[in-house]
Amino acid sequence: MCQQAPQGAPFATFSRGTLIFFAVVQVIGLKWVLQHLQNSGFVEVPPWVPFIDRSNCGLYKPLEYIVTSRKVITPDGTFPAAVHVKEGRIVDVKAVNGKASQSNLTHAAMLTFGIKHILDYEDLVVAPGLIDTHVHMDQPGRTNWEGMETATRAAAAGGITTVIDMPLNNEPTTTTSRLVEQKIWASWGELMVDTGFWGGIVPDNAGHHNTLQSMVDAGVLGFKSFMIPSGINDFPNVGEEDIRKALPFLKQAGVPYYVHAELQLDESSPGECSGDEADPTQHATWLASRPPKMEYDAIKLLIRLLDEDKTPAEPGFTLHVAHLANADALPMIEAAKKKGLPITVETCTHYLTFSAESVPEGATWFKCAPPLRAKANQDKLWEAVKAGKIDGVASDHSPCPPDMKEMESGNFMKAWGGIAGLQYGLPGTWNGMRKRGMKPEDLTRLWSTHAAKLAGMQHRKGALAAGMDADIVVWNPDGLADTSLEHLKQRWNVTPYEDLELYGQVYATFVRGHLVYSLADDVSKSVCGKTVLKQHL
Ligand SMILES: NC(=O)N[C@H]1NC(=O)NC1=O
Ligand SMILES: [Zn+2]
Ligand SMILES: [Zn+2]
Repeated sequence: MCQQAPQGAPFATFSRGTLIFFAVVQVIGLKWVLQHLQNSGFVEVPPWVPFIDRSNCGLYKPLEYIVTSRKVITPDGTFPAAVHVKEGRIVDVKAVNGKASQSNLTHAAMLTFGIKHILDYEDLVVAPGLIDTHVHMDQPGRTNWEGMETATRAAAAGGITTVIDMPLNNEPTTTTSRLVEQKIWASWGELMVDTGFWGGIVPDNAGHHNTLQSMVDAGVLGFKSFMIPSGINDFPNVGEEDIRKALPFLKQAGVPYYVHAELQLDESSPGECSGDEADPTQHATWLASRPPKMEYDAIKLLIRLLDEDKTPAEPGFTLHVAHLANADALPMIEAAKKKGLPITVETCTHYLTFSAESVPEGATWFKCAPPLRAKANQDKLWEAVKAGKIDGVASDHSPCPPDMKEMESGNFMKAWGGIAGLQYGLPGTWNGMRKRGMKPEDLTRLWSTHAAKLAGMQHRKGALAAGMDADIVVWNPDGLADTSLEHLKQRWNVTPYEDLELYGQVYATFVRGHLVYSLADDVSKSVCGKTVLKQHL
């Protein structure tokens, strides 16, 4: 027999204690939501709402202060200067007397601005925060691989003030406006640094310009495609025809096209061409399965398609070659640039830090695609970086759980392809620069100036100048980065940078004026990052 539901008195089943408990939970929840709104700058919570902390989010509370040092990197050069920060923006950057002693530098800043909160970083470099345009945060859907919270904490500790998230390996992948919205929702309350999103172009949407436009309207900063299987089933690679269909849209919309440029050489799938007998615990086996020609052929095809498409390109469009490993493709890219084609190229920290020869047997945490190549190739990449022939550097941070890295078997052919190194972009790049006589300004050019332009945020981010977001990194070119696992913020303790001796020590990271990381106090407990959507720029 069924029992009739009791009529009337709907609250009779709850005790007074339960009701009070729910009320308290709701108030705490509401406060949490309002505090996040206040911190992220989305909404100014009215002054009459109680219990909301209206000081700066993060480790330093004043809303107006000065950051000063003898080495402030500005668009007009590097000199002793004071950066005036107010409510998340840079009000002004002014030169102060560099020959002065430390107390005089503080004093000079105080006199110049008449502000009492001064953070004097003496001889440390004060530079625009780094922008990592190539990060796989894997959320929603694969938070077990990484996650927005852990990834953006790693970014904060690494001096990175903005990350741009790839449209894969989250599940589902970001290929419609609804899925862009899903990404944005997933980021709520998770971001320690500012975050933008790339959308995905796959065969299904490449020719549907309305879909692509709706994704831009939802906030993506540009698009990403693979020319070879991505390892993620719902993110299939595009072919020549798909690229042809997408290019006119991308050019007219004035947004970048980020391409994983490797092309399969024949009908066999990647990984099968090295022969079954080859030892899968050797990196050489993986390397042999992804020869440099795969990159060369893909880039050659991209340049041809770019040349053939006659749609005029709006400012902001560039065909951006992701993670170049093969230095021999650079002359071709240079020739295309000379011809006036809108093409740019990035390499990654790991190609500049590690070479194929240095990968130990079974060390699958060094596996990435394209693979780490020979030392001689790395030297050429460095020459190109030094000569300004590589536009930018990014991490291509692409972690996964340790079991997928085949840590036990050491099988390179089965392991997930992707290196986790978001936290080490600054030291990984600077260490090699320092050896080669390059300057901190070169790091800023590659990691901030170019990156901001690529993502279309050059009017908001990427430079220390009046009116810009106060995204600042303070770092020591002669200090060693902490590469211990204890200091690692990403989800899993798997990275080839572990315990590596690398110069480039991050002292402090400010995101829109919020001190989100300091060497002394580590990453802030409060969540201060916000989304950077196309419509905000
Ligand atoms: N799906 C994915 O993250 N792939 C990345 N990993 C890697 O090593 N190269 C890539 O393109
Ligand atoms: Zn890629
Ligand atoms: Zn990638």
